[in-house]
Amino acid sequence: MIQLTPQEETLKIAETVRQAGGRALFVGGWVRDALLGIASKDIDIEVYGLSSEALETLLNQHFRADRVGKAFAVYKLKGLPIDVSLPRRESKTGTGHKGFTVEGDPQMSFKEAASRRDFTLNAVMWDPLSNEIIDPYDGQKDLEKRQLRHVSDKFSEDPLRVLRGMQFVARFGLTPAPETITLCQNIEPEGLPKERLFEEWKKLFLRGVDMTAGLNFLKDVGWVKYFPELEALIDCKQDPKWHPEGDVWTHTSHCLDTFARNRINDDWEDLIVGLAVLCHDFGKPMTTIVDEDGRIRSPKHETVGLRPAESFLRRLTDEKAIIEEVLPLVEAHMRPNALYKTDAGDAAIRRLARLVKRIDRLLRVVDADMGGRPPLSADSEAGTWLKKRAEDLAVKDAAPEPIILGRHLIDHGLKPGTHFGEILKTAYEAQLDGAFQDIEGALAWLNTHLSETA
Ligand SMILES: Nc1ccn([C@@H]2O[C@H](COP(=O)(O)OP(=O)(O)OP(=O)(O)O)[C@@H](O)[C@H]2O)c(=O)n1
Repeated sequence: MIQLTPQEETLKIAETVRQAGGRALFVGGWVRDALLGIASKDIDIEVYGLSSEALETLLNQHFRADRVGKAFAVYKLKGLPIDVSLPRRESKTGTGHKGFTVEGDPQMSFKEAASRRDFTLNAVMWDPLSNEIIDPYDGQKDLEKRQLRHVSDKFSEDPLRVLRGMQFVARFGLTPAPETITLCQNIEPEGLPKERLFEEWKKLFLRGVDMTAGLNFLKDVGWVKYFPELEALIDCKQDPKWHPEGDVWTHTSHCLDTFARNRINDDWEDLIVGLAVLCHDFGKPMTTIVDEDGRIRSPKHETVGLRPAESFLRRLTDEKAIIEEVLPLVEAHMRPNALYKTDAGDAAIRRLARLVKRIDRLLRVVDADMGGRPPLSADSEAGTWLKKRAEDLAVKDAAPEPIILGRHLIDHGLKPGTHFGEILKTAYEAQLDGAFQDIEGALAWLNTHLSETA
C-alpha cells in the first residue's frame, strides 16, 4: 500500500481534477520510490480526461501554477514539489534530446502513456484517491525481482537512458534484464550534452549503493569505451600480495562500494571524494611494470594519473571547481602512507593540507582505497596517524589560512605593487614551515625578513 505525504495539497489536486471529470495519477520516480518504501520529494502528476485548457483553468482557480513549455505545457505548482501535465505522446523528429515533438492527449490509454517511459519500474501509475495501482508493463513485478527492464523499443530514442540504467542499477541493487543489456549495446551516446551525462554520474556518486553493479552495467552494455580512461583499468594487473581482489577495474569498483557505505550526505563533499575515488588509479595503466623480482608495480601512477583524470573529468563537466578539487586528491592519494613511514613533520602535513584543501577528503579517499582490497583489512595505520596529525594542527577540514596579508605589508610602510605577491608567498611558506603561528610572531618574522632582504 502506498502512503502519501504530504497528504493535503496532493489530495486536493486529485479531488479537484475528479470533480471536473478527470483523473489525476501519480507517475514516474515518486511511485517507484513509494513502492520501495523510500521517501521522495518530487511528485509528477498526469491528468487524464481533461483538455489542456480545462486543466490550466482548474489549476489557476485552485493553485498558483507556472506554465513551462510552449507546445506542451507542464504546470509547476508554486511552493510545492509538484509538476502536473497531460499524458503525452513523444515522436522523434531529429537528433539529440530536443529533437522531439511532444503532444498532449487527455484521452490516451494508460498503456500508451506509460510506453514513453524508460524502465518498467518508472512506468507504474498510482491513483491517490482510490489507491489503485496501474501497471501496464509489470513494473511492480520487476521491482520485486529487483530487475531493470526497458519498457519498449522507444527506449533508444533517448541515449541518456543507458546512463540512467547505470545509476538505477547502483541505487536500487538491480539486475539488468538480458534484453535490456542487448538493447543498450546498440545505443550510442550521440548528441548527449555533458550536463545531462553528468547529472546521471552525480546520481551514481550521491545515491549509488552497489557501485560495482553500476560500473559493471556500463561495461556490459559496452559504454565503457566512451570513457577510455575507465576502460583502461580493465585487465590492468596489480600485485596479488597487495591487491588480491584482481585488476584495477575490480579494485576501483570495491573502492567505490566502500566510499558509498561511508558517504557523509554533503553533496559537494561526496561528489568530490567520489570522483577522486573513481579516478585515483587512472595512472596505473600507463605505469604498471613487472620488476626484476617479478613484482607488479606502478611507480608514480598518482602523478601520471593526473592527465587521464583531467581528461575524464572534462568529459563529464566544465565546472572548473570540480576539476580543481578532485585532481589534488588523485595526486596525493599515496602521500599519507609515505608521510607516515617517514614520520613527517608538521610542515609536510600543512603543505599536504594546502594541496588537497581538506585533509578529511584525502582520508576518505585513503579509506576507500584500503577498503577496495578484499579480503585484506581495510584498516589504515597511515590514515589514523594522519587524522590525528591533521587534528592537532587544525588542518583537517581546511588549508591553513595565511596570517600575513597585503594590509600587513602596507601597515609596515610598503607601497603596494607586484613585489607584494612574492613577499606574501615567502611569508606563507614560512608559516607552513612553522616559523610563526600567530600575528605577533608573524609581524616579528616580517620585520626580520624585510630587513634581511632590504
Ligand atoms: N530520459 C528519461 C528521463 C525520465 N523519464 C521518465 O520520467 C520520470 C521522471 O524522471 P526524473 O525526474 O529524471 O527521474 P526519476 O525517475 O524521478 O528519478 P530520480 O529519483 O533520479 O529523480 C522517470 O521516472 C521516467 O519515467 C524517462 O522515461 N526517460
